[in-house]
Amino acid sequence: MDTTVHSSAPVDIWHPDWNDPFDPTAEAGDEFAELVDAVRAVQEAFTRSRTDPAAARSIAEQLRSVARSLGKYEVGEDDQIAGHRWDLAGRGQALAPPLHIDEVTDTTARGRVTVGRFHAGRYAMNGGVTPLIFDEIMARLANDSGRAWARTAYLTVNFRAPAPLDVELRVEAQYLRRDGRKRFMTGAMYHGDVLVADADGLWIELKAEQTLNISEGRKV
Ligand SMILES: CCCCCCCCCC(=O)SCCNC(=O)CCNC(=O)[C@H](O)C(C)(C)COP(=O)(O)OP(=O)(O)OC[C@H]1O[C@@H](n2cnc3c(N)ncnc32)[C@H](O)[C@@H]1OP(=O)(O)O
Repeated sequence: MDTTVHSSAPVDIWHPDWNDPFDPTAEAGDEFAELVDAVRAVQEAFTRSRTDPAAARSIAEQLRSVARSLGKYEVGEDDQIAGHRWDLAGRGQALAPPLHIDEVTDTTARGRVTVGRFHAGRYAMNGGVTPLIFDEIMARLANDSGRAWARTAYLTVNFRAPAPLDVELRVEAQYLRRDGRKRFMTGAMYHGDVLVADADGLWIELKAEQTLNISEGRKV
């Protein structure tokens, strides 16, 4: 069975003004996209599998070998490609649901996402995955159009209907209003005409001293 359920064409949207020193144009090749697709395929195939002990041991060793191969290319967080490829679904972050953001305007964003069993709860999208999708599209909108960097303060998700697997879902976000440093956003996810989830969230514009790489205690 072909378990590469997440592949689809990259879209031509990336964002250079999110305090991101990474230059995605330098990494615009298809090879990294193929690597992310391969990692996603492993995640999906693993989730769908029921291995016997010998197979589990053997495949674990092969995957450790892959991890050692990738380890030779380890770089700092600002220089890694995963999470910085704005043109790819889920920014090339293999854990992230592969959300394709098709359009971002001053006040709206829309995209689409298809998840497989890797992101499933039971026969439907896992309830923790839905907020990941909303956070991604709503944060992208909150931080778009040259706005100063803002982080999520809260994100409330209402689950209206089970979100099916292996079919494309539409995701929308709207920038409602601004109040000082606060940016209020809403989101909605649809399967066809059925609303499967909606969200409201608050993003707060960071003060200069808050734009730190907190892991390393330095300014980004
Ligand atoms: C390479 C670049 C990539 C960039 C990607 C960025 C997007 C990523 C989106 C994310 O997912 S961020 C990760 C998840 N979020 C966080 O980790 C944020 C953790 N929280 C914080 O860092 C601080 O709480 C935060 C910066 C959000 C706010 O702290 P502040 O000290 O600046 O807020 P302050 O206490 O001054 O409050 C400012 C206003 O917001 C209000 N406020 C703050 N938190 C609130 C809350 N949770 N609910 C409601 N209101 C809130 C607060 O009442 C106040 O309202 P007023 O101005 O009307 O007085």
